[in-house]
Amino acid sequence: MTNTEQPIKMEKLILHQLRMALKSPFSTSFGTFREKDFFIVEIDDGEGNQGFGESVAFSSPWYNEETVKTNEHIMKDFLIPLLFEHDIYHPDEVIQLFAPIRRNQMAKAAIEGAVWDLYAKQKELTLAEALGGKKTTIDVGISIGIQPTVEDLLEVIEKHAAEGYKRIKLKIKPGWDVDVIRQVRKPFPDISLMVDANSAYTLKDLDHLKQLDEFNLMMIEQPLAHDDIIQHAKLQKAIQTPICLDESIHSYDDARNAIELGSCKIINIKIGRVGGLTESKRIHDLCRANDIPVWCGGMLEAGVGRAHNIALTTLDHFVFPGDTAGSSRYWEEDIIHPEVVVKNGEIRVPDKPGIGYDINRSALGKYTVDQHVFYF
Ligand SMILES: O=C(O)CCC(=O)C1=CC=C[C@@H](O)[C@@H]1C(=O)O
Ligand SMILES: [Mg+2]
Repeated sequence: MTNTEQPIKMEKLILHQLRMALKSPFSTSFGTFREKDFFIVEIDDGEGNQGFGESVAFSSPWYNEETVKTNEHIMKDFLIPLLFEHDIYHPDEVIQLFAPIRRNQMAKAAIEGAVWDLYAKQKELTLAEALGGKKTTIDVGISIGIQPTVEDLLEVIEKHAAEGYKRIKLKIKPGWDVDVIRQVRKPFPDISLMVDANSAYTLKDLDHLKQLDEFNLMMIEQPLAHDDIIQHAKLQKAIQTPICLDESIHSYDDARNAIELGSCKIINIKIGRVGGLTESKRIHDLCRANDIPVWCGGMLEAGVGRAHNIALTTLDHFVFPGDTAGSSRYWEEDIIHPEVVVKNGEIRVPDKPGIGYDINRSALGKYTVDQHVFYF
């Protein structure tokens, strides 16, 4: 940093708490969600620029230990005061500033994302350019939840394959796995197919999971415990299908350890899970150096989080389609304009500064259930 550089100007931070109804219910081991509560972080520099970030924490701690309420506490009582007390010259400094606060990656990522967006806008760069991404379009896939019947599942796959999504991701769990995938492969022998187990299995299921090797799957995502890399290394040695880690990878160090142990052959990078864009980029670079392909996972984001995912996916080693489907798959009306649109399985990367999408202020207002304003 040259001493003539000025710190990133920040005047006001607004925590917008939103509740948006999901177009289709999202079923997980914790139950079925029909709406999403989350925070949008807005940082205004007082000179006409606003940067936006989105927290991806759910309202219950089923995916990881964070929730909307823990996010509110950690952002208000620790992270925002830290940000106010220090000059930041580049967004890469934010994760270092937040290091004394243990974990709480999604809370950190929401604020760091707003700083990255504001910085890019102040520099008149797209967020993709600010991150070093070069792609002008990105390939995307779609994640399909567990359906009531196999017939329903086949219909949903047919619909989305016809829309041109470059990869289909199916959820599996004991009792809904090998037989279901066998029935899917009959009418769809050649589609790019992967499964996400969300930690539903243990090593005792090794022989059962080996049966998935017959289906030419791109990967099995997170078959074992959400915080494990040792058992995954044993499983990866025993099966052909590449294991992709999601929940197990909370940081660059987790990724380095998983690679060294051979716990996976692919990593799903989620900005919120790893603490922000800077850490996501570090993990991307580590995986590229070790020939471990990466892709960008989804957390049912609204448009701000979706825009951040698009910008990150422009980095060259994001070689597999991610879970960044279009806005209309999730929301009646998104909080950005234009909405994210997928055409033939591709998204055109916006060329406006920052996240590249405008905030739809009337939609933001419509979904806002609470708001907190902080002045630097
Ligand atoms: O955002 C999307 O469309 C993908 C959502 C999705 O597949 C997931 C979100 C959160 C937890 C999981 O259920 C799953 C995942 O692990 O990737
Ligand atoms: Mg996953």
